[in-house]
Amino acid sequence: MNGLPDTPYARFGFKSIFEAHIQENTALDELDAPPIKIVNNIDDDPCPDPTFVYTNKIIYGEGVSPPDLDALQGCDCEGPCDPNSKTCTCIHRQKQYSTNEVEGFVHNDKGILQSEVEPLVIVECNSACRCSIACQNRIIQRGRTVPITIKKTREKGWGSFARLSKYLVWTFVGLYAGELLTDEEAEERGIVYDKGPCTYLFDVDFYHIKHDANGVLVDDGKGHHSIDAYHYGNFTRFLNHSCSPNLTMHAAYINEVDVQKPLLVMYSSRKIDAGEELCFSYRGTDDERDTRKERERAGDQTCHCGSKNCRGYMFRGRDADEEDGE
Ligand SMILES: C[S@@+](CC[C@H](N)C(=O)[O-])C[C@H]1O[C@@H](n2cnc3c(N)ncnc32)[C@H](O)[C@@H]1O
Repeated sequence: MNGLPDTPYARFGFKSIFEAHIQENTALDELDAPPIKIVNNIDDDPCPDPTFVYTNKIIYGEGVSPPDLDALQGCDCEGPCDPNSKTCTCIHRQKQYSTNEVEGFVHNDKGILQSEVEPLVIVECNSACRCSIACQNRIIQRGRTVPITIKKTREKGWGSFARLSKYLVWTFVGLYAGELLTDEEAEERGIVYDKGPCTYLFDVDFYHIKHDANGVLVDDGKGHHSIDAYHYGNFTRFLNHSCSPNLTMHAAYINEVDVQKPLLVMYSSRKIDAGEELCFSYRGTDDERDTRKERERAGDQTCHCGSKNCRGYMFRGRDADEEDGE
């Protein structure tokens, strides 16, 4: 038994137990999801370090209040909401954030995004609405549907990969789950993580949070949050950076009325073939440099994304951006 003690991990194998842990913790919130598989063709690690709890949930950190469900406004639509409805309050809330390209809901009746605006703000029907889970405006909350393999890479640690089928463009892939932290707590944790090889901290830092509807900066630097997927998280914590990404991160509101606390949701930004690694840009897109990005680390980190237009680094500290005038 490889010299390992006679524990369930040794008897059944770390990999199977880790896969079972994932299945057990997600069975109720992604009913249509194919099981997550773990593969390592690189070295002897049976699975990623299992010292984190696999979950699709948001855990509210110290000083961060959970959603105020009493403040939620629900729609009164009978049956599934009609995207052409003139009275659905969820359509009105979505309209606040929509460009002219999107009428009604951002997902079409196949659950695919109707717009490539980046980053998008998505407002789904919530627990105060009368419509059922089958409503066209409840895609994210139905959970992952795409097959995922968590696989060891040669130069970037573990990564998440598309499995079996082709992914359509603009499809919901997953929610960046983890602990929702105050800015102060995230700063403290960031100092510790910067000393290690990896960080799982992401700033909740979108353009619509900092600007009003006319594009005027209204940010007072207070009340910002970060998501930390170090202790709690799902397969999205293994999404590596690419300079030619196939995923985009958008902001979504379901049972949350506080604009500072959207969910971070991952969508495909192009067609993705079976076996492709799923990646997004930690730097954000080129034309939204002042919006969200992975919490800046103390210095540059060499990028091994391998794409033709790789910039050579993943993210840089504020000083480097200022030097570039970015
Ligand atoms: C959010 S984690 C991604 C999952 C990580 N690979 C793991 O094994 O847990 C971010 C870390 O992954 C590594 N990473 C992600 N993208 C990379 C890239 N393009 N080149 C090199 N390392 C990368 C870096 O160590 C980075 O701090």
